Amino acid sequence: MPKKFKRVHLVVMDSAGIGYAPDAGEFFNHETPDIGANTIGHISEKVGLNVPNFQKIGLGNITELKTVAPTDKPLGYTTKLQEVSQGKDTMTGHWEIMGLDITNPFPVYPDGFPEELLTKIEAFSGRKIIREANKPYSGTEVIKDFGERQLETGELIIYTSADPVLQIAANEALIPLDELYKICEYVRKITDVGSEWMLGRIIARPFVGTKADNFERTANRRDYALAPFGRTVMNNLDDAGFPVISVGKIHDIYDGQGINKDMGHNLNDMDGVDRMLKAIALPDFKEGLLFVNLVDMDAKYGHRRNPEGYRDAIQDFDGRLPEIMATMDEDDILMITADHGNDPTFTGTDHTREYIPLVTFSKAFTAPKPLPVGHFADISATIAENFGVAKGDIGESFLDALV
Ligand SMILES: O=P(O)(O)O[C@H]1O[C@H](CO)[C@@H](O)[C@H]1O
Ligand SMILES: [Mn+2]
Ligand SMILES: [Mn+2]
Repeated sequence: MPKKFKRVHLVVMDSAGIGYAPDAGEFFNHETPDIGANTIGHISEKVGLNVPNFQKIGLGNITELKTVAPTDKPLGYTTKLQEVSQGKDTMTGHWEIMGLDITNPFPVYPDGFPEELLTKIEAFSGRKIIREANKPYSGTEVIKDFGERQLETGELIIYTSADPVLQIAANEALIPLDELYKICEYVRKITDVGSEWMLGRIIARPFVGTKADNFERTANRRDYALAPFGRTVMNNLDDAGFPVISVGKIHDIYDGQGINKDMGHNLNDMDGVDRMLKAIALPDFKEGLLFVNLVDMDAKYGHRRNPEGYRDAIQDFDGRLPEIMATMDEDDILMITADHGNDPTFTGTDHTREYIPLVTFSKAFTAPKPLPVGHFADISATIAENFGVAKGDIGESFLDALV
């Protein structure tokens, strides 16, 4: 069968959930279960969301949104998808989208990292670690609280969150990026699968500034994830010789597995869209997968519980949709989705267990309409069927419905 779509452009708006999932009661923000969370819904309801392009494609057909009306003649197929994996972090969400079922959640460290691990990092780096920061912390608060001490003593700021992450904050003026990345790579090595303290992700969190009120994190963040626990549809596409192109954090999240071209890290979400447009225009990208992550919505606004900032970030992306759609070929498909929720109006500062939206667009669509509710991995099952490669461990293709 000929390929239905020559190219798939898949965009993850990091954390843009669309309503709490049926199992939200099993996931928490501090003591509060995630029941009631709705990232896009609450942004629309509480601070207004003006997204004319998303509206025309059919975002308002997925669920009731106060400021995004449903449309009778949507330009695209839309639905929402449920997660089956036991986790609401970025890696779990992305890996499941590509066909994996993560049944054992990655270990988290609500009381901070064990002394033995910290001592090893100190021995490798030759730097002390600030023990008071070693707990779940907001990344902007932790540098406010300990950034000045770091400038005086040269100590490392190591902290975690509700997610399976070990984050190292370091002032670029004091601890050069190279040094920070080397420390992260070392921590990655000693916390790999099978080690005593398996860690989902090590994150380098460089920042600049001279005192508590002017510290600012930079775009030199790097994520060192574990390799996916199994083969994803990206591996299958790569093995079959299709281009698999990544933009932004995607390469880090899959540890490069199944990716054969990387467009680099984003300076911000709009820079991510620029990189995406550059990739769409690559002369040798004739068929295959382009996979983009836009992380600002999550990192800059969701975790910071900043609904206005989050709204503006979605609106900015909405403003770029006409450009993206115009650049697409006749037989390309655009799929826009998320990896978990992070309701900026919810209690706490962590992700929220939510459905993710799926908004699709192709010039080739003849009868777009809402689709039945599905699961995260249906995205990769559809992509796999389209290109005639094996799907992942889970997922049901909805390719037939796209006419
Ligand atoms: O508070 P910051 O440093 O932004 O950390 C956030 O970013 C991490 C990775 O996405 C999450 O685990 C969350 O804690
Ligand atoms: Mn995420
Ligand atoms: Mn996050």
